[in-house]
Amino acid sequence: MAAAGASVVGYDRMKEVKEFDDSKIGVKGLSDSGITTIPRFFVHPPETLSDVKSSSVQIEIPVIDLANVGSDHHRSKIIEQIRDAAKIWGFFQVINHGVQASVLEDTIAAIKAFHEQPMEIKAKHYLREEGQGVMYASNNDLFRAEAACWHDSLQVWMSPEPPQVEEIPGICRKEVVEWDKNAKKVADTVMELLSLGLGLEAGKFRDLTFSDTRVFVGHIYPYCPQADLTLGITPHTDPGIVTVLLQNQIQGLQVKHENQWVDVKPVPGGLIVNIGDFLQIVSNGEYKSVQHRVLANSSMESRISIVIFFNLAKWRESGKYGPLPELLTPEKPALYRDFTAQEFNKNFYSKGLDSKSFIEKIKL
Ligand SMILES: O=C(O)CCC(=O)C(=O)O
Ligand SMILES: [Fe+2]
Repeated sequence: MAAAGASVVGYDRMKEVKEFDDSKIGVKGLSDSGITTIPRFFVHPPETLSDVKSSSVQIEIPVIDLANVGSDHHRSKIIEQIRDAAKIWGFFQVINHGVQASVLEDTIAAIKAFHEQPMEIKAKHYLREEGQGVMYASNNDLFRAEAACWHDSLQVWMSPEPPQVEEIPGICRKEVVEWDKNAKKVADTVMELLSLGLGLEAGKFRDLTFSDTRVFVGHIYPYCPQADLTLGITPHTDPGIVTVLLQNQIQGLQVKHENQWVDVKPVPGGLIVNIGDFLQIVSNGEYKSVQHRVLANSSMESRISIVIFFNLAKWRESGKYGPLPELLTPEKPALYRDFTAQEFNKNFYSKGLDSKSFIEKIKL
């Protein structure tokens, strides 16, 4: 087996990474070129690769049916299911969420079409400035991570500064805007149910985000000729409140549960929701932000996933944040110290996705 790129003496990793980035071809371009060996900087260290495989356990993340969420009788049952899933798994799928199947299909098809365009067309959008507008690149942490992963992504910062609509690539413009609206509705409902699950006012978590700092990310995981030497996305937790994820039927996502990697089997029409670090902190550890990763894709059909991150928007006047006082009791004291937006953002943007979670740093 090839050694991890980072540790080979005399190998100028940075030079190769930069050449790849400058070429703007992404992993989709590498895959299409017919290579049979992946560049060394994609090879992950043996300790990561030792358990890179489909899960051997037969358990699955909870699937929650949101049909009839408006009726009192069903609602209390659904709140219980969502609360338990968020506490035990930090991940669940929702079905009957009210978004039409054709919208899901059109969104996936549009993102696939973006990534399948000729290199010269995509290259026009290729850049590495996160934080606003539109950014297409391979691996958002390419220069920070220890090893690169086998995916490319189109990021669109939907808010608080909405992109100029013309900035969004024409091939998926309508679908990105439409999906953002639909995913926001689902996230608002889920955040409401999550708030009620902890006995808080319905709008509590939604108000923390104002559903207002949203990043749309359309990933592609093309065929990888050496899928056992790399990953699609390295293990990480998401930083925000909740994430809503739409995927095609090609499997790859895995969730850490009781120290084992569990495959997330695509459910037709389902949407995946997961809890982010910030929600774990404000819920004082009641809800769990759980590690997840994506295996590199060994199937000839590309895996597509579309993620919207619902991040924190509103900071307390003090400029500090931490566990919600409503949730603290003498039996359940604060598990985390307060922190500032600057600390949170600095931690997230200064290192690779694989860096230690912010939660570890502020644990009391
Ligand atoms: O593609 C996936 O299934 C997961 C993507 C992900 O975890 C992320 O973008 O944070
Ligand atoms: Fe993630």
